[in-house]
Amino acid sequence: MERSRVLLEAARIIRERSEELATMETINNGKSIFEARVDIEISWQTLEYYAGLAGSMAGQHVQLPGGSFGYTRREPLGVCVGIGAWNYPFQIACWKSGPALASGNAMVYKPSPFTPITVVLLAEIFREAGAPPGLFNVVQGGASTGEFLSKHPDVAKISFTGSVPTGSKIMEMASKGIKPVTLELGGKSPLIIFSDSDLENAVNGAMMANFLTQGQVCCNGTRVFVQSNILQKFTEEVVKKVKKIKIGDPLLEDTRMGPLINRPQLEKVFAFIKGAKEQGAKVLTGGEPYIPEDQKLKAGFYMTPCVLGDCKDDMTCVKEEIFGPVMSILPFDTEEEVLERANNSTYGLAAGVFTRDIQRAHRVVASLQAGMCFINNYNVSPVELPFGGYKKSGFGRENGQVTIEYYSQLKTVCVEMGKVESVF
Ligand SMILES: NC(=O)c1ccc[n+]([C@@H]2O[C@H](COP(=O)([O-])OP(=O)(O)OC[C@H]3O[C@@H](n4cnc5c(N)ncnc54)[C@H](O)[C@@H]3O)[C@@H](O)[C@H]2O)c1
Repeated sequence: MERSRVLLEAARIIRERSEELATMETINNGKSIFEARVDIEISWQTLEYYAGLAGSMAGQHVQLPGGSFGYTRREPLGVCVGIGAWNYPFQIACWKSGPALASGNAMVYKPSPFTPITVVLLAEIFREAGAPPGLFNVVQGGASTGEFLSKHPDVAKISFTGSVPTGSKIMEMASKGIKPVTLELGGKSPLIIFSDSDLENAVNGAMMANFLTQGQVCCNGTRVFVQSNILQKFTEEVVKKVKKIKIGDPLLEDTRMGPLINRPQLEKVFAFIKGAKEQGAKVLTGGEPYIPEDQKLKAGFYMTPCVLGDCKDDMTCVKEEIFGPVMSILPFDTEEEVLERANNSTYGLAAGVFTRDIQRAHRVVASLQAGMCFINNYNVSPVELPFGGYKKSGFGRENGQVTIEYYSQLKTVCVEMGKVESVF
């Protein structure tokens, strides 16, 4: 209950300061203030949710023959390290610290060096909320700091959000100390639109699946499979909507797309689009540098959101994670065919299906190789639901009750009520 009170108070402070925190997150990352507000809301909800679970953690009591019994205790792991990506800086820190602190651990958190600011505010908020000094700590730095933390003998667990290559290195380092890891890695998720779906809803779903945070979202549904008989209509509607996305100063109320995180990321995205064209894809809209009229934004890393048509499964833009505002549209004919193609990826973070046929919806998600599946929506992540990947998208989960298991260990106590029956 004591942990719960601290988390609830931290959630209250975040709620009270949400406008200031959202503004800082926009400055930190470049996402629109509109989206940053949602991130902050999800963040305090996460702390409230785990505050609720903190007081209910308990073990089991098991009766054994002869009056003997056993019981289990759920114990903290110790010092947990959180290493975050730059796309959801404050929210990722809350997704990790909420369950870590609720379970009785301390946390050392390293944000991405591209977004160092807001997690420091979170640390201040935890202190103000009554967390003892040293319970939640922020260490700034890049790869070498992350390696130092991952190898440190006093660290009991590492929870990492980032790319597959870094995740693999962290797992290797953790293996030396036999430390558990949670890996929330990249994705190239499929979104399947059947011709019986509500078209407007499906178009909106595809927009939500591709263009939040300038397309820099791990679970984005960037391989949009559309049943052939609605391909033309769907594509026209999507392109119309994408052209209307308001790009510009992320601090303005009506902006829906700010700049990408940095120059190398922008160039990486352009290189993917160039490669896509060379491999035969057609740019249906966007994919160009965008220079806002506002003089002070001229050097910003802006681009117009892009839709690629005439895509084939073996194109690089369809196989690899772009991590920018680029949607690839792929036609399909049958359910069987699309399932095989959707699962033909080394990733397995998320997947979505739009259909009005309820049997088909559940049949399809049952066969999709992805940790987070959406039916008739995309990219909603309520804290009550576990989130995490299959295959190279990682393992372990964030959010939901199950995450407590990833931040604690189980002790079994066996109690003898009779005499020791020695065999010697
Ligand atoms: N599954 C998820 O929940 C989720 C969420 C957001 C982002 N992502 C993924 O993250 C990637 C983009 O983020 P990024 O560019 O920040 O990823 P990244 O792997 O480059 O960096 C992530 C973090 O790891 C640190 N780091 C880098 N090298 C390290 C090393 N050798 N040892 C320890 N730490 C190291 C970085 O400083 C940063 O804090 C994308 O692939 C995206 O899909 C996944």
